[in-house]
Amino acid sequence: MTIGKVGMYGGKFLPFPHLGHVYAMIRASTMVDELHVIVSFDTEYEKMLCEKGGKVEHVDYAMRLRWWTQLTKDLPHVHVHAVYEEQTGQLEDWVKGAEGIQKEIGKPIDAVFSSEHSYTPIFEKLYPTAKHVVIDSERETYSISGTKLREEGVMKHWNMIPKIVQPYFAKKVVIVGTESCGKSTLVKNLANLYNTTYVEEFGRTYYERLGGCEGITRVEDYAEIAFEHKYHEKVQLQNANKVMFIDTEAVVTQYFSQLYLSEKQPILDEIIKLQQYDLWLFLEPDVKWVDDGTRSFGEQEVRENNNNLLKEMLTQYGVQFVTISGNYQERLEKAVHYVNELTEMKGL
Ligand SMILES: NC(=O)c1ccc[n+]([C@@H]2O[C@H](COP(=O)([O-])OP(=O)(O)OC[C@H]3O[C@@H](n4cnc5c(N)ncnc54)[C@H](O)[C@@H]3O)[C@@H](O)[C@H]2O)c1
Repeated sequence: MTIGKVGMYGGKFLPFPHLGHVYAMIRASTMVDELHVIVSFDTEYEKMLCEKGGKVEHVDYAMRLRWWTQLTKDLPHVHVHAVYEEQTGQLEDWVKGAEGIQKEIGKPIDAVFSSEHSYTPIFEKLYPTAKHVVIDSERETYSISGTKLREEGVMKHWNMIPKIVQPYFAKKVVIVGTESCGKSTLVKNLANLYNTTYVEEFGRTYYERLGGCEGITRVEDYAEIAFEHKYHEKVQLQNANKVMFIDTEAVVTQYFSQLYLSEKQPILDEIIKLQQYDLWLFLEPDVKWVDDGTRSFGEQEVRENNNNLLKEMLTQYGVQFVTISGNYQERLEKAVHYVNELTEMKGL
């Protein structure tokens, strides 16, 4: 059914365009020759709404515009715009907002789409040439709203978040520790338990490819290791299910530079400043040392000194971590406890 040539679908889409919005946009896009998606913004008002909801931090309108751009990139007849629309609670806001939207679109609007029957009288006045088309007013397809997301948080409604938006909200848990402290196994176990993605320690792969690391590490290795590790984080984050587990990061890479070359790499310092994780788990080396062929620091005294060095470095870089020790069962239980707290999950 074609309603007209030019359609408009607007909203705050706060904190982000959820699947109900995407559904409405796609339905609307099939009914007009060109559809204009308008991200209406008033940052002060939005911050107040997010604070009131209490569960999701405010997301800049530029980010929402970016998400809409991504969501519509394969629909050449759908155009995305951001329009400032002041919200003081007065009817005058609607009038000014509609003027801004019409100016931005720059041609007569034939159809205005929303999911609110209550908007019909006002839209008839604001857009006299347009028909108001109401899509799924009962939210039957996707039972979600921006208010619910702001009040209940994203974790509870993860499956209402578009795939392209999910990485923004996925929690990043990094697991650090010295050699043979059970990191790689814990990372993989956690990823399987939480049915999500993980990132392996790239430095390890790097030296496995070379056939070893003892006596052959070079200054230039460290930047490459850190960059490739970050690249894998970005890739794996795209498919993370609420949380992603990461084995090692740039402070640990810096620690290895200190151990092998007795120097720090300035580039790693820059990466350390930029990286952001939601939870740091530090594994104490109180499980048996296993020589897997790429490891160098096996004696107990050396292990303890290295452990102290890594802890000191993390503290110097301002990292707040929680320590995990004990046997493998205790380690897993402690890690699950912290991850559940972070992701608001129960029952694992
Ligand atoms: N200027 C003002 O004071 C003012 C106030 C409210 C609305 N408006 C206008 O009304 C339009 C909509 O704004 P809004 O604040 O309602 O935006 P919103 O971000 O809350 O919602 C955007 C649209 O998605 C629909 N929707 C929400 N959940 C849905 C779901 N689960 N399934 C399907 N659809 C769903 C809403 O009904 C709305 O049509 C905008 O064009 C805006 O300019 C203006």
